[in-house]
Amino acid sequence: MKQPLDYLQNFKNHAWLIGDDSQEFYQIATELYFQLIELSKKAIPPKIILAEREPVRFLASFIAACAAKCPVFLCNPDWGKNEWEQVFNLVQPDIVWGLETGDWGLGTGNNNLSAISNSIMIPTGGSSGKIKFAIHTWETLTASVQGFIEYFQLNAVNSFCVLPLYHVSGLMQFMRSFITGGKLVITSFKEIESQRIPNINHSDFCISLVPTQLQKLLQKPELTTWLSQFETVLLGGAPAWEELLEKARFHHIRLAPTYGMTETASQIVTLKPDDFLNGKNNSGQILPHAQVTIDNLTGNILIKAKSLALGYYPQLWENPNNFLVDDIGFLDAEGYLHIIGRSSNKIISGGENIYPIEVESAIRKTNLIIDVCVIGIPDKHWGQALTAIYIPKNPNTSILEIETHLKDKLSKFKIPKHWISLPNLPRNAQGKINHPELQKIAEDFLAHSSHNS
Ligand SMILES: O=C(O)CCC(=O)c1ccccc1C(=O)O
Repeated sequence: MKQPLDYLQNFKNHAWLIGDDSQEFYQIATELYFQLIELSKKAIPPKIILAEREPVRFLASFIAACAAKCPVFLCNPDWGKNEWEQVFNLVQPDIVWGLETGDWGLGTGNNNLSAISNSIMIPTGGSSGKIKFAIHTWETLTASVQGFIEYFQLNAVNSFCVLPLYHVSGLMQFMRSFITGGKLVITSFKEIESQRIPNINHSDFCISLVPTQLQKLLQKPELTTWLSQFETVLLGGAPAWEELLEKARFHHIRLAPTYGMTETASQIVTLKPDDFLNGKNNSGQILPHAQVTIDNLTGNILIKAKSLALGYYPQLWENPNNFLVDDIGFLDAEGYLHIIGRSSNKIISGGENIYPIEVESAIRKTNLIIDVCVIGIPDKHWGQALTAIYIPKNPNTSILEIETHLKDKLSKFKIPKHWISLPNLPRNAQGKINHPELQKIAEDFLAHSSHNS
């Protein structure tokens, strides 16, 4: 397998960063690489916290760390005090790149991960405030890229990145370009929204978006036209809703809804754009580097993949070949994966099983709401009472009106018992709901409302 340093040499005179300085990338990466090699001669390779804000510095530091086989932890510079405390306690880094404050109590030397010298730790689970790091390696990330190019039959991947580089969704866009010798544009979603757009041939590029970003782009005609020029628009990070998919299809967006997670180094199942435009509404087929099976008893999805993480830092998984996920789904006769819902979000109300996704999608289709999330609230009578927390389009819309729309669409037990109207739902930048927070908001609200049934 080609190593990070081999790629770096090939890239010496290659202008692969569009709008950024490829030469600067090369210089920073080599300089840091030699520094790390010197440090590693004295002791075991130092553990690095990487929180650079500037994209070229971030990527050059990342490659230097990988090439010098130093454990590297990708971090969000905007984490709050609470997150940073967790991360510093867990990691006890030797080097911190990108944070201004110096007093972190560095260099404790308890390097408990020396067994996997070239490990790459990618953060996950930030939506509820508790940060975990999935342990990846150059090999697992490369396997993900290999699977991607085989599935899409590409030689070189050109990526247009508006997602954070410390997150698996942004990092893998870089990896696809870096490993295949493709081009990379790095910009921010804000720049795109204000229509400061680089001059490239968009039909050569893949862009990755999360559903809330797609929704924003489809609200503006100029940005919708812009998006329709891309060869592939990968969509992932959170479940998309049917109305959004319909709208994208209507505008001929070459969408590729994906299924994957930090632990699998991004997508392992993807619907190809032609299938999407032909009306398919599922997660697509399995990429060649992965295997997906369904647990007969529970319906849970079971994953084997060459791109699978080895554990959560600092613990390696006992059975690294089998990753059981919280999602429930099935594979159809043609091998397309259909996700039904999250098993931990399953609500049991009056003895009936309810998956929130089905109820949420029916509520979205009424066109009376902007956003919605359905949860279960502990209830003496029902066990769990189905509760919809929603943002109304019009503050005067009554609950009765929404319920009337739902009557012939959903079985009676799937109609929420409680409705809570809020100005905002607690979603993170990826669009994922912070469930513990929402649960608390809903329970507090119902405890204090006099007219709850
Ligand atoms: O959020 C996650 O857990 C993974 C999401 C992810 O990687 C992704 C997010 C948006 C668009 C494309 C992708 C992808 O799988 O490549």
